[in-house]
Amino acid sequence: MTTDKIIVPLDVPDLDSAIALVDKLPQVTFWKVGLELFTSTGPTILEILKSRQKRIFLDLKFHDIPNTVAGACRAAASYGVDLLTIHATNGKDALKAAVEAVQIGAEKAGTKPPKLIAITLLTSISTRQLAFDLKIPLELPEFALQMALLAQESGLDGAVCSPQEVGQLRESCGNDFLLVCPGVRPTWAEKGDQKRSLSPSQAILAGADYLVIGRPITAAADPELAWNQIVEEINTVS
Ligand SMILES: O=c1ccn([C@@H]2O[C@H](COP(=O)(O)O)[C@@H](O)[C@H]2O)c(=O)[nH]1
Repeated sequence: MTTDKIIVPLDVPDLDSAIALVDKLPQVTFWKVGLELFTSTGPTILEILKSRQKRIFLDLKFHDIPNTVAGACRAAASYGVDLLTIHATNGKDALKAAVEAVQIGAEKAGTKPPKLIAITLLTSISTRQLAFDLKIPLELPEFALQMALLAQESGLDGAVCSPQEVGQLRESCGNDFLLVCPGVRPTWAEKGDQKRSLSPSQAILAGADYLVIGRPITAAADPELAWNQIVEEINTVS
């Protein structure tokens, strides 16, 4: 179903605002909990979402040495979430340790392990910033592709990439590799800090499994209308 492909981030500062947003958009089945909300409120929001039968993307983007990343992944896997993120630039040792840790954490807690997916390159980074600020000599989509392949070789379930690279990643990584795209912008929405965006229909056509769409919906004057417009757009191509 189209609506299951859209993940909406709960990028709000506190629990009350999060619950208000979930109440305002009952048609959303998949919510993302990220750094802001999790840092301010901890795992309570995860229990609330689960009690409402929502799917959960816990987007904590772990980035650390293998031992620390493994510990964080073990803990995160115990929450019974559906998706969990880690940066591909952690390197192969940490990625492999994370893969093992989510299995251990989930098994110990008696839950299903989350799909572990790797951030390839944040969608707020432009090609210019990649070269001049980060001093990375590879161009896009090559850098994102190499990060996705590293994640795949390390045993991860998928990757987070911009919709501008998802076509190349799909071609190289195959259909079983989960590709999740933030940085998606309907033509009527502002881009904000997103630098490598495409529209929802373009992202789906290029091969994305899931679209993460936040402010175009959550900051809209009428979030329900914005949601309906996006669903309608995706329905024209799927
Ligand atoms: O490369 C990335 C990885 C994660 N994100 C997250 O997705 C949402 C996007 O929100 P919008 O309001 O639609 O811009 C946000 O929670 C980010 O933390 C990303 O944008 N890019």
